[in-house]
Amino acid sequence: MVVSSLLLPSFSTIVFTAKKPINLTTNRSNRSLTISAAATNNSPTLDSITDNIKDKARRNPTAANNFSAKYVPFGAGFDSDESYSLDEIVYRSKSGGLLDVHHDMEALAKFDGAYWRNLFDSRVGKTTWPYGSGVWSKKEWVLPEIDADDIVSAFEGNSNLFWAERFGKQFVGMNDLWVKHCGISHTGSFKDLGMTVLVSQVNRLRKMNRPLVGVGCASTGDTSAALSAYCAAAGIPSIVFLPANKISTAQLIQPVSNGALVLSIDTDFDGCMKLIREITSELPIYLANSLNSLRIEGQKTAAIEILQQFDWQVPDWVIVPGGNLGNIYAFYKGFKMCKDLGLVDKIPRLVCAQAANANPLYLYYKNGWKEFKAIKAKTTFASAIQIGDPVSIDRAVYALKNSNGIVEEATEEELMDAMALADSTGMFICPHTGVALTALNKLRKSGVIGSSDRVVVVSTAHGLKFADSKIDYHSGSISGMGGLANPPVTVKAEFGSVMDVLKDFLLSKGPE
Ligand SMILES: Cc1ncc(COP(=O)(O)O)c(C=O)c1O
Ligand SMILES: N[C@@H](CCOP(=O)(O)O)C(=O)O
Repeated sequence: MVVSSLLLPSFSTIVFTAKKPINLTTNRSNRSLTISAAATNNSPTLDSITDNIKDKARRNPTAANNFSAKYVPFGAGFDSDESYSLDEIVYRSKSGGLLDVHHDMEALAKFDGAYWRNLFDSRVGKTTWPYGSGVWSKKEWVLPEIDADDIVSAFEGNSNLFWAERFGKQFVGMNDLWVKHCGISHTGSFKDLGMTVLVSQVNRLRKMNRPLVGVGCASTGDTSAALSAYCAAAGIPSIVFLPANKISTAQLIQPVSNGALVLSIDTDFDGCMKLIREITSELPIYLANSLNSLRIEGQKTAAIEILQQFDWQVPDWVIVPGGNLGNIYAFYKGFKMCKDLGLVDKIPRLVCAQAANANPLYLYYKNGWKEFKAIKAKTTFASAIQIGDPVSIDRAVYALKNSNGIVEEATEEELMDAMALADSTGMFICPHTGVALTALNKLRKSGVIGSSDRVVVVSTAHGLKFADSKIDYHSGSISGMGGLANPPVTVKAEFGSVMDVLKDFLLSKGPE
């Protein structure tokens, strides 16, 4: 029997009870895959082994509720004359401005803060589909109407909130410093939080026969990794536009491995962003950058999670590195929803930290929000935020103005030294987190942040993605940098030589 793989029934309905070998031949090659019937003897049927977490969710649907959400122009309320269903393919308002996902807050407010706190707390640490995910544990506040079956999730979120005891005490004179490790995640950055939402919605739209052939993004390396992984998990084609030679090797290999169409384009991120916007308005490719406000809905759950991890106590400050500027607004939105729905009674002050080589928001803030000018971003070790014309500039300004926020910047030397210092206390952070730690250091020195304030620094990507820049730093190969370099010591394979090195080392450390 020859069955085209394209004609296979859906996974959950296949029953492997065949007594003879089954020959599966794809229509793309003549190679065939033979599954031996012997291997299936005495094995459970797929009917019984597909009793998986999704099947369980199907059998136990949650009670119907009246929660809903829609797109409105950014800054307009739920009753705005202009609004769009989340099932429409739309990224901009009629006037060309940004959109925002607006939830029916009245319906959500029928339940008090204690109800939401208990509900969210009850879902942490479980594998119940889809609530085991840190994002989908807040499903009612994210995409209330999506069917659990359409969700594409890697159980993202629930990331570690690390008490940075040694860094705090030793380097910034603080006892209550925390690092939210959003980069310890499925693809190594906070982008997973937004991408699970966006790709789930695409999955739903495709099932509704909306004309979407694939999903595309411009990227400095993290959005592309998340997009390609979630699309690959769902079997949806992905296309990523990357600025040639401007992202790390680890980031480049992620979409390559996940089977995305990877375009390496001779421009910078802003150039790639312009291209993908033009392309997605011409072709049936869904836009996955944070211009698409669905992404913000997932990313905002990191803010809710921070409150949850502090047992619903509100920190004084949250510091977020900023590039395309969707994430700073996502944090604001998460905190604001918790306040508006009575889970907490205030929101933290937000700080957005930029690399001095890519600082259009910082310049805008410094000129008193008078005039925004896009810039040509210069090369920075914080390569994922090398962005000069951020699409979410209006969202960022709104978030900062409404949280009594601050913008800071970090030079290349400052951000790399901050990263090395943090690593020397047991972390392994990315350069962008070095930008945020530099902002903290500056605000501590100026006394704006007090020694007993509770501060959360958002770490946005895994340090392993940026091993190249760490190697450059520690090998002393970056001119004018490397004050904290700790290169490996080459030593002969003999007792005396090893002893000499160790004696020097122990003497340099001295008794405590
Ligand atoms: C590692 C990392 N940190 C920070 C950012 C900044 O986030 P946003 O673009 O939402 O400002 C990005 C992407 O831009 C990133 O990839
Ligand atoms: N750092 C980002 C830049 C694009 O940001 P997005 O949030 O708008 O997708 C990346 O990794 O590509």
